Amino acid sequence: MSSISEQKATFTIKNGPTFNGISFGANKSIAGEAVFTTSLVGYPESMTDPSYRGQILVFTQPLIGNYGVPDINQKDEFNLLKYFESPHIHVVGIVVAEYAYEYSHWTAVESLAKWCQREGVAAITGVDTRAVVQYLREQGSSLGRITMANDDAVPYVDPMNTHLVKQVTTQKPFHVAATVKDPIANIALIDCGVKENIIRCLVKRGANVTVFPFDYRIQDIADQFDGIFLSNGPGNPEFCIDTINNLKELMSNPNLVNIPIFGICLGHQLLALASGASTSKMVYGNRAHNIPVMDLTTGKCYITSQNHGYAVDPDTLPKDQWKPYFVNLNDGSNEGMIHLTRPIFSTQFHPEAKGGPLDTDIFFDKFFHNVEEFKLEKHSQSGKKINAINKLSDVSKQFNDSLAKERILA
Ligand SMILES: NC(=O)CC[C@H](N)C(=O)O
Repeated sequence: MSSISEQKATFTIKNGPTFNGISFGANKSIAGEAVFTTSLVGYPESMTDPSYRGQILVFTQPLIGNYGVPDINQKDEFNLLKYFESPHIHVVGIVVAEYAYEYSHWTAVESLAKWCQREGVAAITGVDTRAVVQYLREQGSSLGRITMANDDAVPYVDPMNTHLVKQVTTQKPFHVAATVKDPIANIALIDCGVKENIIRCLVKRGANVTVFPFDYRIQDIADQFDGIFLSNGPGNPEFCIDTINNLKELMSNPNLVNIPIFGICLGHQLLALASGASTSKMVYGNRAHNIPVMDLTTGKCYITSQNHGYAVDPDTLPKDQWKPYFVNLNDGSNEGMIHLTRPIFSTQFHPEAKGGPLDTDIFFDKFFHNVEEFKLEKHSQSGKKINAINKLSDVSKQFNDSLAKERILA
């Protein structure tokens, strides 16, 4: 259990109200973009999701911290972090109504307060988060800061003016190997700030995953792979101009027209920009674990996990090639796109969840269905035995063997 000294702090929204509270995290003033999530659980996952880089996260769930924080050193059978979405906290601060000073859970090894202090993340409790959300819903996502009583206020900063993906992408490629004897596919993943559970959703289906930095010229090596995955990530998608240009080249290469591509969240936005569509900032975004979306091709509805501040404008999708795939049933915003003839699709929501409902995990299966079809087609063209096309070429194997086995941080 944690014992902390009570230090007064304030949470202020730029050109807006100030809320008084008590600090329970790092003893330092911070500034960032204030956003809110209505998720009820999953603070360790959300806080380590690189998509939240530079943001001050306001939890509407009133009691936060009651199940503590698990052990960062615990890995799963794929060498992925068992309980976190990346090795460090990416939010700059958190705002809660009531911090639970007592925690209890079988996986907990420390308190939320200790974790925030260790990671240099500000945290404030005693804030009327209902009032904060009412304000942010009217004014839209706003700049904010948490100021410690014994520290100077820091200037407001807008993280959305920064190339945040550069800060969170792996610095060099790394490889996560499938644990099955005969891996079913080799997937190239473009890392714009990938969550561990996305990699897990790919390797647990039996695929080898090679993870590349966001600006890696994937078009030059795509023919070595059976599918391309575009990850989630922080900030304004328009900053990722290198990724967008690489995708443009990839999709216009006549030899790669059938390669399956799947993008999630920022990956969806980058695919849209590479296809000639546009994105824009939403008023306050969607951050929740219970957002209803409808599949426009089947009429089926799903409850989804989301965390984004930008959205694709579906009217700008080139209609001769793409159509909107899903729509948000709360606000009508775009939730995905699908190519009319190629095995390419993307979702604005997070099918890997963590936290959140698992309803849309099936879209990873859809991706692997596309991968399987692609391999069968390659097989029929090459005349090779089907299990021979699952094998990596010696060059690819050597390449993978030479890589690190986990992300390389900046
Ligand atoms: N989770 C994500 O990938 C977020 C995408 C993008 N940074 C946004 O806020 O819209």
